[in-house]
Amino acid sequence: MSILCLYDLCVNEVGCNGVGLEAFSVMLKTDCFNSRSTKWKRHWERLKTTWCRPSLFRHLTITKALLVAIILTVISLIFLSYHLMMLKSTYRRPNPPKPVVTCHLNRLQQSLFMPKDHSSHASVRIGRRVLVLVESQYTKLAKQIACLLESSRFEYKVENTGRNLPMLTHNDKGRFGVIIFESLEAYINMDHWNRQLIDKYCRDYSVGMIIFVHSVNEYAVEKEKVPGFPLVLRYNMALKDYRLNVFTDLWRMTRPGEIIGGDLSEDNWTVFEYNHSAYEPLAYANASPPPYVDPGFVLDNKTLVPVLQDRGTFDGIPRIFFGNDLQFWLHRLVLLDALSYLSHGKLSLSLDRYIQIDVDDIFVGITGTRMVVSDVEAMVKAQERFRKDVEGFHFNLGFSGWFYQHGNSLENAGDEKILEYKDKFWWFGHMWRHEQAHKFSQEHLEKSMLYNSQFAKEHGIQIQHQYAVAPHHSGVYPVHEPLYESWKNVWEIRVTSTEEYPKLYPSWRRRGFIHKGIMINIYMTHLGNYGNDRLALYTFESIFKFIKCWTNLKLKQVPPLELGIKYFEMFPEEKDPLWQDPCLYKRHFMIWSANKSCDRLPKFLVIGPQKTGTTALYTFLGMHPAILHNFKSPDTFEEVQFFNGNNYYKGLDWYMDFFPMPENTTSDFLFEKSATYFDNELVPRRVFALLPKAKLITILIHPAKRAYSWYQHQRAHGDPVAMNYSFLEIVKAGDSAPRKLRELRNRCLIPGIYVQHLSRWLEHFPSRQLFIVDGERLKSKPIAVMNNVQRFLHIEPRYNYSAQIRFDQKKGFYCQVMDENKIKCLGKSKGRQYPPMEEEAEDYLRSFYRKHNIQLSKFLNKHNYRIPDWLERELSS
Ligand SMILES: Nc1ncnc2c1ncn2[C@@H]1O[C@H](COP(=O)(O)OS(=O)(=O)O)[C@@H](OP(=O)(O)O)[C@H]1O
Repeated sequence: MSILCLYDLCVNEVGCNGVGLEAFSVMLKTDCFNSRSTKWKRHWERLKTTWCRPSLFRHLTITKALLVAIILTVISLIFLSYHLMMLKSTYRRPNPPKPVVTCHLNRLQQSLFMPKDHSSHASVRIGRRVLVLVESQYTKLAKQIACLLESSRFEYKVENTGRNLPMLTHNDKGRFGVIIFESLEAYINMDHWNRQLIDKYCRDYSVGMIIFVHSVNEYAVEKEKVPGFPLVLRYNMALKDYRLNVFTDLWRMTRPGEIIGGDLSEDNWTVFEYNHSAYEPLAYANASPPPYVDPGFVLDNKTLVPVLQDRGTFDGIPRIFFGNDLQFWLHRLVLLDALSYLSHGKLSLSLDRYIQIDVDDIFVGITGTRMVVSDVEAMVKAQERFRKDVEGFHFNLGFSGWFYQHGNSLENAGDEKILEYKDKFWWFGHMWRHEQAHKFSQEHLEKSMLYNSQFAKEHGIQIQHQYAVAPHHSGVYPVHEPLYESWKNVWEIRVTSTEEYPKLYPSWRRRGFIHKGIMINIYMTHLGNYGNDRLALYTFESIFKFIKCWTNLKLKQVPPLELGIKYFEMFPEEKDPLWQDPCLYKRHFMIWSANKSCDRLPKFLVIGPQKTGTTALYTFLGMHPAILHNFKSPDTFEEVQFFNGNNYYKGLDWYMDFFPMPENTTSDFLFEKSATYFDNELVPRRVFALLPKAKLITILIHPAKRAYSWYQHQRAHGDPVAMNYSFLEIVKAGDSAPRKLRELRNRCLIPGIYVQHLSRWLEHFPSRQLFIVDGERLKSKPIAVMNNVQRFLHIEPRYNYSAQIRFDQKKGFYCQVMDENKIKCLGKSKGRQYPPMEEEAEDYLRSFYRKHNIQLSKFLNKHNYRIPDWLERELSS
């Protein structure tokens, strides 16, 4: 009431300004003060005489006017939004679009064109990889080719035609199943040596070429002969009525027999004319008048050939020429069949395709966008139609029960309708209130899921596929461990999906992974496209029809759990996750718990190898006030050993828990050392994915000494093989030796092939991020080494090690100065006492490592590293 009175008072002030004071006074009295005491009336009179003085009028009028305007605006906004809502709920949407794709061939005619099987014995000699030779990696076509190969999960290598060719063979096997040339010009103009090499490779290993032919830019050049081939190119053609040649053996995934009627979108097609029996058309088209024609232009009414096959009878190399790029959609299908055909089936994809359509967020959504009864009925009918193309098809519905009956009356009826038809669909659990998982504790998440479970029970919804989806994909990737635990505890979830791994874009690079026994797949759409505009129904129906007309693909559906299992059977290489720093990608950061911080990740790593002095370096680094090391792991000799072995599967949270939160995130340096990282094949890629900016430090000593120290280490730990065999017996063990002995030999010798491991690290990291410590100098001149390490790490101010490290006669090594009278050396497992290496073993190892050491010195020179003293001595002896 008091607020109302104040408003009235303000209105009265406007009145004071001469717009009818009397009328407003009356209103005020009636509305606000009528029932009040005379005390109030007297007060009012006083106010009126003071406030309505002419000098005050001008000043107060603006304030009053503003207030009135605000009040009126608020009232009209409320009024408008109410009416808009009402309008929206009664608004009839225009009729949704109907798919227009229609096949020209009936089922019987279609059955005449059965998919060809390209597999033959020739595929045994080639790899499942494609070599793509381009003039530049950045052209549109080069990217389109890469995108198609990546989405098909074909391995490929892109090389510039100007450069040397990569190794084409390995162990008498061709490494590449098909060679793609991004342009005919690049092939024809290749330098003589490379051209000979590639042609010979194709003949020797029965490998085919795919060549794209581009029209020349000058319109004056209409025709051109291909040098060395009985082939003529006609440039810059406009085409219409594109159709495939039904009488070739190429069509596997592509179904011929249809026609793309009318003009094709581009007018720069190249068509092929030939005079040799090696050639066979793969597609036909007719000429269409170009947009600008000269007077006297006569349209060629011959049948033209925009895709041509060279069966290889001309010069022994099968080829397929494309007269346009992959912008034309049908060429993508043709390219996949060309890959299959030319690789003798090595690069073929299965014709069985599994589909799952999740309709996420059932019952969720703001009023006006939710499903009404007719939407639900349309969905049921669409599902029945889809079953004609996809055996046993079901929409997979994810629900958040709290939102049930939270729409307007029509939408609430829609909610009821869905439940009436509940048994027609598959269902999966979502969050009760559509919560973003990363914001909540396990306790909250479990409660939310239990509410949803309860809702399902009360409404008879069957949830049986051990599948769930997280709202906004939150918590799936980047991983929020409580979500995974809650899923397992409440729903026994074993499979989920996200489009965030490894990143949202580009979409063709999205992949799955397995974490803590839950399989993560990729597919997902949203309710809005069913409830509101029905775009999804239209899209999927069009896709299904299109697939039926133009391909031999068989669409199938299996329950989500089965699909998850199938997915990882098809792509086993995807099982292992590749953790990335969530702070490096905005979208990931948004769906990562606010309690976590990327400042708890190391800025540098000491990567090993084992027995080179890594513990001494770790200890000296830890003395620096600005350097913080990991908490020691009780399980793996104090090292974290995250990037190798099974710890990696424990996830990012597990790793970050090994680090303290730095007090100053810019000047403090977190680090860890795990000597096992250096020679593990998986580690460089994993480290780069998570810590692309990290600096790396490795230590190299003579590999023979390293091997011997490692052998002594194994003996000290009671390794039974090391206890039973001498060092010489181990290093000289042949391939017929017992398996355990061979395994120990490998673990002993392989880390010392330094060049192999360093090359792997530099495949991922730039050399400026890797520092190589000479391990002999670390022993003899640790103060100088530590100064260099500080310089490499850019740590300021420098720590003065000269007063902090001192040589200890008894230990025979440098140790940490604790105070004037006390020093602390490394434990007895570092700097062990053992007899010198036998001369025979030393000679054997020096010759074993010789060629690797030569390569190492070349590698170090190439990357501008200093050659360690021990290597220089070794190579000059
Ligand atoms: N200051 C200092 N104190 C003690 N030991 C030192 C030092 N500097 C280098 N070294 C050499 O380090 C060798 C052990 O290497 P690592 O620490 O890398 O071993 S491990 O892989 O972590 O087990 C160890 O090997 P062994 O002599 O065979 O025991 C030492 O030679």
